[in-house]
Amino acid sequence: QEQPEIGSCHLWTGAPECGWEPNLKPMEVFDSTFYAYVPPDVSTYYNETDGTRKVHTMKHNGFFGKFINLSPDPVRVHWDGGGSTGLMYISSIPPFSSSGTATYPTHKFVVTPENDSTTILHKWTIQPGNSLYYYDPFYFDYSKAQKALTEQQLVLYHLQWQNKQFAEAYKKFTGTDWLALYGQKLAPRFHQWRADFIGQTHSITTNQIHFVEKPDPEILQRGTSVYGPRPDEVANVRPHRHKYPELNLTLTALSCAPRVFEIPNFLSDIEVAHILDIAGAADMQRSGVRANEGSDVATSNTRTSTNTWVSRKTDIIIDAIYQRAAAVLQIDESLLRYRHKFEVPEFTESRTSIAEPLQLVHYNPAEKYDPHHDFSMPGLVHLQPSRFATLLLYLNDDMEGGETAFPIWRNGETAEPLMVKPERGKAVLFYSVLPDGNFDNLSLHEARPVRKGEKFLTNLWVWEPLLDHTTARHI
Ligand SMILES: O=C(O)CCC(=O)C(=O)O
Ligand SMILES: [Fe+2]
Repeated sequence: QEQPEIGSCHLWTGAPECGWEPNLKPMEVFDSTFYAYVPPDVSTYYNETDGTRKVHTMKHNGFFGKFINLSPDPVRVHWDGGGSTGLMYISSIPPFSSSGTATYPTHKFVVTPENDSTTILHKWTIQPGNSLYYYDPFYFDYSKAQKALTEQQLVLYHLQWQNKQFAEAYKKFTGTDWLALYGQKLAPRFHQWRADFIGQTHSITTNQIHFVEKPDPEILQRGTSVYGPRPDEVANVRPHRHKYPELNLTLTALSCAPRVFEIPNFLSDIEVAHILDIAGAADMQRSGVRANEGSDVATSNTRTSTNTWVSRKTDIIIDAIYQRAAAVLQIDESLLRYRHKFEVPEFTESRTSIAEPLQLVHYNPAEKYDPHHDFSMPGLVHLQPSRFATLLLYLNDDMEGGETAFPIWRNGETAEPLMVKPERGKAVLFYSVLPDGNFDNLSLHEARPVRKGEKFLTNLWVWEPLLDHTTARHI
């Protein structure tokens, strides 16, 4: 198959035209063709012939549990710890919507009405190999639902009903649970780097050259806005950057499923020091977690770090980091800020960004983030916005522990997690979305507890298809 030129498919127009995802296979469903991602034989991850290797069963048995509420009333999901632990609130689910969390076989959950946590409507026990859990007060009896629901409610009921049927066909075809929403959730529009085999590399050249000395903060902050920095201000700080005209970066695949890449030398020492200065000056708050797009950020003992947020418009160095990240992702940098209408006419919402502010995270000894996914369940809105890619930027390496682990990577060599060691200036890129638009359960990852010293890390999250105005953060 012919490889398209880099950049020529940076906005996803569908796999058949782009011709760059050989594992998207036509699946006939609801009288149309859906291109479903079918994982290849694991031997190909090692450049070996099919059948040479077997998929290892991982020691870690956690995975994503998706909870779907098919009732016209909002409900709550609680984890049932049993005995003295009792019920622990997980999430609220609006009518005909869903939420989810990383979970384990044998875990028990209960569903209650939103405003009455003592009436148990339904119970689930998590089964190995099944991510999908439904609460349907009509027991999938369509005629019952028809009688009880308004016309508008029935449209949403039908949407989830159809999604369930799609999920069954998808699982048969691919062997994977469908975690997204058929028909609403578009396939990724953005470039995704191929990870055909472990060790595969990709080279990137960017004009976002490293800063090698720190400019005067006053000059650094001058002229930046939500529309990016002014060209004359960027030219002013050019003497503080390396002399070479371009920066070359290399992505190396650490894992094929999920797709994980490391990018050494993404940040210069000065850039790392600059982010740490900002972190030192910032008021770090206890980190939060969330179960679905609409839910409030809650604190949880599964995530014990503190963090703060830094927007792209802070100064020219932070802006350069975003532009370099855009180059690494092969996404137009203007999508990572507000943009003028002429810049990317396909995206009509110009006052939105598909990137979140940088999240600076600090871990003290024993602090960690247990296995989780970076995607959450989108609400029932057009285009189904969701997190697409995560870029982790490591700011130090003088700690023990603190690795980023991928405990259920699909591989043919070990039952142990893929462990990524923090290295100052290194970036790690991974995708939360598969090439067919499904969420990637295998993108489960954790921050291992810091054993000694402290750890500083930055998350840069990029969404797809586009943050719409109902979910966009102010930048
Ligand atoms: O600290 C790490 O290594 C990963 C952090 C992470 O996964 C997150 O904050 O979502
Ligand atoms: Fe994460």
